Amino acid sequence: MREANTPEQDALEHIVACKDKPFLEEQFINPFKGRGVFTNKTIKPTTFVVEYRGKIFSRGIGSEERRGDSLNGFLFEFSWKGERWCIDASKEDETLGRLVNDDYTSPNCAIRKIVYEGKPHLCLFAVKEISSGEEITYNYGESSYQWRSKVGS
Ligand SMILES: C[S@@+](CC[C@H](N)C(=O)[O-])C[C@H]1O[C@@H](n2cnc3c(N)ncnc32)[C@H](O)[C@@H]1O
Repeated sequence: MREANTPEQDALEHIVACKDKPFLEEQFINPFKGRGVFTNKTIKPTTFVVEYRGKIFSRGIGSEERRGDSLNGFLFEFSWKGERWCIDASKEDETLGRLVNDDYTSPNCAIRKIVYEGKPHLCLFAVKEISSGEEITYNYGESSYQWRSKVGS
């Protein structure tokens, strides 16, 4: 019998196949928040959920890790192996990771880097059980994003 994949193996398979999970769907939330990603199935903690896909490029030496809010919020900057990197997910390519919104108080996913062919891939893993119908979220990191000061966002 085939052994169950670990969440990391599952992430790798989805990286290679460039596919999102079938139980995830895009939904329009409101004009302020725009679109978001929702699950139509309960997700167990530690499960690989979705990859933040885009064009990756190096920005040179540095250590700061933050979620860029330029290009309409589709730039993700991070550090890896002592260098700064950036994933530009501004292209509307129908992938879902780029549509996951920020929740800095009670996110249900966290980002981890999974390395494939020598490059880091930003993958979201569930940090708690996520009920069917819930929005997928993660903490974009320390920053004074304007929506965080708006009640109920
Ligand atoms: C990576 S995009 C996420 C998808 C975006 N909601 C959309 O419809 O294209 C990041 C942008 O989404 C919006 N956003 C993310 N989290 C939010 C939140 N908690 N409340 C309001 N807007 C949010 C901000 O405009 C941010 O720049």
